[in-house]
Amino acid sequence: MTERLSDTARGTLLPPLLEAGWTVSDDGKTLSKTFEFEDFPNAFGFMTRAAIYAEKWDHHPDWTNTWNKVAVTLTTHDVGGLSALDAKLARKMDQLI
Ligand SMILES: C[C@H](O)[C@H](O)[C@H]1CNC2=NC(N)=NC(=O)C2=N1
Repeated sequence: MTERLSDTARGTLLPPLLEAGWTVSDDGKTLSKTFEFEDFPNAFGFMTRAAIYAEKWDHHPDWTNTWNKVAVTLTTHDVGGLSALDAKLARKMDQLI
């Protein structure tokens, strides 16, 4: 069962993501980052690669694509906040650029 991140887990999992350019919403419930690519094909290719993991892990981003930019927001809808899956998918997205 997916659970919301504990304060301890937040203290461990979030700092590296903040370093990598992710931001946490004021209510602490979402992680966001905008990825910028050379052009649309590269942006959409990133989304395609990330979508494979999202589907594999049954954990899907809220995202928009505008030409070469992909604005990503991650949250775990089932728990109404951040879970380890959000940190996992965020780390994976950073590896897929
Ligand atoms: C039934 C539920 O929709 C599924 O377990 C998955 C699908 N993808 C999901 N993605 C995200 N971001 N949060 C969820 O809670 C979630 N739930």
